[in-house]
Amino acid sequence: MRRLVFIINPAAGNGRALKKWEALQKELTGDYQFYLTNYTRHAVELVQALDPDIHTLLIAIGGDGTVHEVIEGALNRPCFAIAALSAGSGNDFGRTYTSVTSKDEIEGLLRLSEQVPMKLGSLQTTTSQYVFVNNAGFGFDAEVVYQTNRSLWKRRLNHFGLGKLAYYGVVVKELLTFEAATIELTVDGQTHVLPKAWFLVVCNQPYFGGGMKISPNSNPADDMLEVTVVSDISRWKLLLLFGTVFIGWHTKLQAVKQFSGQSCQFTVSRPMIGHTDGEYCGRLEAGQVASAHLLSQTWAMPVK
Ligand SMILES: Nc1ncnc2c1ncn2[C@@H]1O[C@H](COP(=O)(O)OP(=O)(O)OP(=O)(O)O)[C@@H](O)[C@H]1O
Repeated sequence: MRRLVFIINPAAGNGRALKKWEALQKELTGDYQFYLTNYTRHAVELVQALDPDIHTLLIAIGGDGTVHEVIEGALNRPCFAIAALSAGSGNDFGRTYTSVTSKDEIEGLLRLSEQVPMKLGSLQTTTSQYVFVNNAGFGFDAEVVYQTNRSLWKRRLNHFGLGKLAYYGVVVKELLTFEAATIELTVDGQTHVLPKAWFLVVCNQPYFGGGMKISPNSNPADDMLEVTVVSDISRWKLLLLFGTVFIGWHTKLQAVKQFSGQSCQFTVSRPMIGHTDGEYCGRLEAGQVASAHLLSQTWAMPVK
């Protein structure tokens, strides 16, 4: 039987993760350990401090940022298997990878010994290297996430459970003011010049932005990454495009270009904000090269 460890981000989902944990804890009967995160990247440190030789089921309670940190901490620790109890605002991880909702499901995973290796991506900029479990992107969507998280309105509205309103406000503001750029993208040696690009996202799994199936062909168990670029589209059509993503029609639009390959490099003609798994990862300056590929290291996913 595996050791059971919970990593909980009490701030995720505007406190929803903590509430879910408190409810679950009342039901738990067997042995387990749990840790609450206090700050960004604390989950990475907590996982790295665990004895790597004990077979462990790690349950990350939070949103995609929390699962991302738990997986990053578990790299090079093949005895650790990771699942999520989704409690954030986006929760794209749980749409593709193993997630649990109840004590019974957790006990089921504890009894099972099967786990499968999962690939994750690496994003390299001129200054830093990042990993991503779901996706990494630059442009409009990253700008929206960045502006929302910095917004005073988000904090104020969160008190009333209305944090999403701040997000929609930023979407409208960015729709009106965002300046598209030319992206030069090379995928497996083939170069594409994409003028008036709004954003580029490199995907390891289909979902981004909280349930938008932007990259239907992405599969984290294969050796490929998919790159989606949205370019040459009017501001209001872009809004409509976000609506069609939920039903998968966006792939038929001329403005949506999709590429598949083992690695890619790209440059932008004006600075663009970036994210990995929805967390800010710096700014790509005009002319600087960023690249992405799959890592040879894997993390282990328990199978239900
Ligand atoms: N105690 C804490 N207080 C505030 N932030 C924390 C704390 N612990 C971890 N974090 C950070 O919170 C961020 C968001 O976490 P996560 O994505 O899991 O939640 P979320 O509610 O889904 O947020 P998002 O709005 O990004 O989707 C992560 O970057 C994580 O490092």
